Amino acid sequence: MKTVLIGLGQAGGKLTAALQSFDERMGFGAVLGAVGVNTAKADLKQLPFETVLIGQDRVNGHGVGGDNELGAEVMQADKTEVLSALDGRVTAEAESIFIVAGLGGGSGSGGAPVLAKELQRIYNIPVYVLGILPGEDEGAMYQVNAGRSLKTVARESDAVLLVDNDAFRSSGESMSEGFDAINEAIARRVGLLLASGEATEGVGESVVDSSEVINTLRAGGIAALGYASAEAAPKAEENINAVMSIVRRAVLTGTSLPDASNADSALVVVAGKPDSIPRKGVERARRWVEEETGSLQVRGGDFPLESNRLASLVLMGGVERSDRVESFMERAREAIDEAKNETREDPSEMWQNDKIDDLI
Ligand SMILES: Nc1nc2c(ncn2[C@@H]2O[C@H](COP(=O)(O)OP(=O)(O)OP(=O)(O)O)[C@@H](O)[C@H]2O)c(=O)[nH]1
Repeated sequence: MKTVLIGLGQAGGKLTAALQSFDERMGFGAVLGAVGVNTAKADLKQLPFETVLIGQDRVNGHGVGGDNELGAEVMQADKTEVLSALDGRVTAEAESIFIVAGLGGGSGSGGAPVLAKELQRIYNIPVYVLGILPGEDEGAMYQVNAGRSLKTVARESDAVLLVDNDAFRSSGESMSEGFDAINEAIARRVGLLLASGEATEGVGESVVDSSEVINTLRAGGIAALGYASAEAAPKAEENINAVMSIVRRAVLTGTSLPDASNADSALVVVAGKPDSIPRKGVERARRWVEEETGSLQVRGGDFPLESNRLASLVLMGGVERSDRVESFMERAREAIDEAKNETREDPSEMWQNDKIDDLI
């Protein structure tokens, strides 16, 4: 799926750079172009693509300090500059636009819903958000920001592909120590998904097409992406169990959003050398995903790739009723209550909202 990426905020910019670099290293050509947008000048300097500094008149290039209402306001005020940077990048070839943002901060979290709404109005290709949920141990402000932003981007975009920082964290590492590794892991998964519809070798009926990614996300709302890989035996019939096992692992332990396997739709992609992918295995795994997700709309297909391994990607659409999303929204609501209690002793402007309101 040929895509233009827009990295908003610090996390969005870094993850976009990782995605673009993965696509280039693998020679996929699914990423057509990338733009970075932020209120903090210093964060933009490190990005290897065109950047747009917004909100200069309000924060003078120093970031919005986690205030996502301000993040939304400055995006609204400066959206024309962001849109002109995209002009010429969103060509006729583009099949989707991905806004990439950390939902816990201020610039990305506030800017994403505003920009998604604007892009939806202008372009007639899907506008997706690749949103990063804050880890459980990040402070109340991050949880509240993410709750409000998530609720709003889910409405304003075609779908939100959600990744939970906690799902990628290695034990013993602090969140910030692990960011580069986390970004690499996310870039691999999302990069393979984008490239899976781009395959040109061995094109046949079973090869997955970009339209299947779009159809899986068509129901809107929140989506999650699972991934797992294993060593491949040379012959397809020797890999039936391996395919079942990597598809199971992708859903049960390798997902971007743990405990989110209740889905409206799903796409099972098996990547590897065409001769090593067993039809029977893919079909069996597809049926298992139907049972596991409770969805009757489970598509399946191959992604021909020169590799001695087999990898599975499972894209699940409409996972918002899953335990994980429920528990995150509960965490955001609790953070708001805690903040309200604190506010009684120490009134602070930061916590004016008494429930998870829409951001815009
Ligand atoms: N996966 C990942 N998450 C990150 C990274 N950097 C920050 N985060 C997460 O993103 C959230 C903070 O968002 P940032 O992108 O730093 O904030 P911002 O959008 O730049 O907004 P302000 O700093 O408030 O102007 C937190 O939940 C962090 O855990 C990163 O490189 N990778």
